[in-house]
Amino acid sequence: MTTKIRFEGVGRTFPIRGGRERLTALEDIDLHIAQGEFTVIVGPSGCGKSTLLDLLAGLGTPTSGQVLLDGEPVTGPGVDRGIVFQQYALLPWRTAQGNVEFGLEAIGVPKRDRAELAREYLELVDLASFADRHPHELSGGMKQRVAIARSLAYDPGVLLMDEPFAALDAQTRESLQDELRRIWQRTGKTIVFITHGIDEAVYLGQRVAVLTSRPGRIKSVVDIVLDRSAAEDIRSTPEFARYRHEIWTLLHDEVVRAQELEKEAVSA
Ligand SMILES: Nc1ncnc2c1ncn2[C@@H]1O[C@H](COP(=O)(O)OP(=O)(O)OP(=O)(O)O)[C@@H](O)[C@H]1O
Repeated sequence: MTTKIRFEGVGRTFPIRGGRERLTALEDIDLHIAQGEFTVIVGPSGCGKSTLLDLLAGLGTPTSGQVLLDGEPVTGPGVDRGIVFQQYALLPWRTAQGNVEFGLEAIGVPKRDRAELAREYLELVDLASFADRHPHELSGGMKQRVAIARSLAYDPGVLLMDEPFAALDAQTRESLQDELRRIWQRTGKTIVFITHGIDEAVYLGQRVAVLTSRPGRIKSVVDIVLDRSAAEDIRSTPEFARYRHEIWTLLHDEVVRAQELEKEAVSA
């Protein structure tokens, strides 16, 4: 498989205390992601997960090392990467269809093609019959489906997702997880997905990268191999529980360390 994304010795610091000091958010990140792979990133709060995704999205630049996409350094945002955030970020005055078309307008897709493409992607996320509804008429899960359709409509090779299901109730979250896996299998996108949920990570990921507490480094990368056809409820199988426990154990020490860091920061 060809390598799509490479983090090579990536570090990111931010100026703090009026620029007199710098906070190290990420340190020495080496991570290779293959074309079409589904990678999940987990780590304690504040360990730099969003920072890592921002670097890949081109919304920030590394202070050391480099981020390569198809062998080229990332220098800014681009339509080769779609992003889905926790908040839906839909335009309230536009319908579902209009929101999906919006991204296509921005890249200059002709009007007649926009409508057709938007319909196609609303169908992919099972929302064809809600195309003319406005965001306030849609549930949280539906809004996030529209956001996914919007990001996919301009056909980026890479889909970046920053806790996209965190604000949803458990049932909706599980159905969107299924939907996302189906979309991934159907489209072959390279997906990088951030979550706090260990179950979500094991369920979705082909690989789960666990970060240390700040400064975020790669603590471990766990390959998830599950026979998904073996059980109707894969989450209740012993294999699933084993992966869950493995990742929980990797995270546990880091979460304790992150909490200590937080206490130190508050009392400093
Ligand atoms: N623009 C910025 N300026 C200063 N510090 C920043 C900036 N962006 C992020 N940070 C700091 O960098 C660290 C990593 O932040 P980041 O949001 O990437 O973590 P995270 O793992 O995504 O957190 P969470 O799990 O809580 O969403 C945090 O300490 C954060 O306060």
